[in-house]
Amino acid sequence: MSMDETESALRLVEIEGRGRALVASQPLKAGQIVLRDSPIVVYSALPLIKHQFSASYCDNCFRMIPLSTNATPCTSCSYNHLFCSPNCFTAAIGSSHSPWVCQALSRLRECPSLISQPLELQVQARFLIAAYNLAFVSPSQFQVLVSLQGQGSPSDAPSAQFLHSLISSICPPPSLSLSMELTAALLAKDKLNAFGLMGPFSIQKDGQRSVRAYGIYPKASFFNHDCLPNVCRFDYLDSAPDHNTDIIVRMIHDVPQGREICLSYFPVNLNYSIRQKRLLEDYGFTCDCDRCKVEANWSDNEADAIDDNENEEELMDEDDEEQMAASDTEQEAAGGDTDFPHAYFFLRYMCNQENCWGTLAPLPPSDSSPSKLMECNVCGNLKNDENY
Ligand SMILES: C[S@@+](CC[C@H](N)C(=O)[O-])C[C@H]1O[C@@H](n2cnc3c(N)ncnc32)[C@H](O)[C@@H]1O
Repeated sequence: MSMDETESALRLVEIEGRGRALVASQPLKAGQIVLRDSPIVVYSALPLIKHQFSASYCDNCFRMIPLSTNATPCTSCSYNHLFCSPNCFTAAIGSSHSPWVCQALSRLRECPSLISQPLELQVQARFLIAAYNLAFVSPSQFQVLVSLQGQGSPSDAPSAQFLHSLISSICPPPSLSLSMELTAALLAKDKLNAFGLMGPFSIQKDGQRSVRAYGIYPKASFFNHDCLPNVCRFDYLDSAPDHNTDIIVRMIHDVPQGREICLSYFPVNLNYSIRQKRLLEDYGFTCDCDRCKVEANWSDNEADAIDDNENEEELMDEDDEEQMAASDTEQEAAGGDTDFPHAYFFLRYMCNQENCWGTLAPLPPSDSSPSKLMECNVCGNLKNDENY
């Protein structure tokens, strides 16, 4: 298997017990961009009916639309989906906001049995509309979506059944024969592979960043999880001049050729039992990474002392030789505790901004010299790497 040429840093392989995985096809450097990926589908994370005072986002690219800006409303729906520019509206009509999407969302909004449901189910309905739409606006990308990991499971069957009956009866997609199995499989693929695209970080809101939209990325979907990852991903929803829904994956530290490249599926500060529970319930596997092997032997008190916070976000990977294998002095600075070999990782790569829990990766190296500036993938702060 191979990724295309632009992603020559990574190679797609099959690893027993882990499925498809991405490994370094050459030695990789801290800060190096190893993947830029564009979504095959992006959909809103908001309730179907907007709260009166909620901020406005473009219904195509999800940039914030400032109050002072003249947004472009959709001309064919009574709900007035908004777009940040006439160009974005034109692009959306041929893709994410096709006439069928426009009509289907309007019908779902008029459906009390859905509108009264929790946000999660309403967002799943939005995903299904976006996914079925993909089947006729881009059949090849729909096939890519179908090829991603995820099969329906009995615990998710009731919501799949509810949404399947609703959509089949009030807004059946044109030219696609719907089946309950397809609906359940699509929902499972969304659960395992969707990345949250976040609004800006705010200390005032206890560091919570609200998810503005979800995206499914065909290549980034091959990253497996590690509780101390070696890459983290960045998105620049409001600030990127174009392709603003792309994600960028950068190395946290150097790794040798052949090493598996892993993201963390949530913030690194979560404790062992919470991580294990989430990985089993949401992703269907038992994590036996090096960090979990160490923490499995801790008492509850030790685990709580390391992290008492359950915020959601994103982590990073470790590896014994490099980052853990910092100098003795660095290890001592991190506590010098052999029961806590990943202390160095937290000290160097976890953001120290209050309530942030983001992960730091250096900016891309220039002229092959490493950058001294570390960027947080949650709050966006830049800080000098004190190891220089
Ligand atoms: C986003 S996909 C990653 C790519 C996936 N391995 C594949 O074959 O397409 C997430 C799924 O990968 C598998 N996975 C991810 N990290 C893993 C790990 N550390 N150990 C075992 N399986 C893992 C789980 O099945 C999980 O639900």
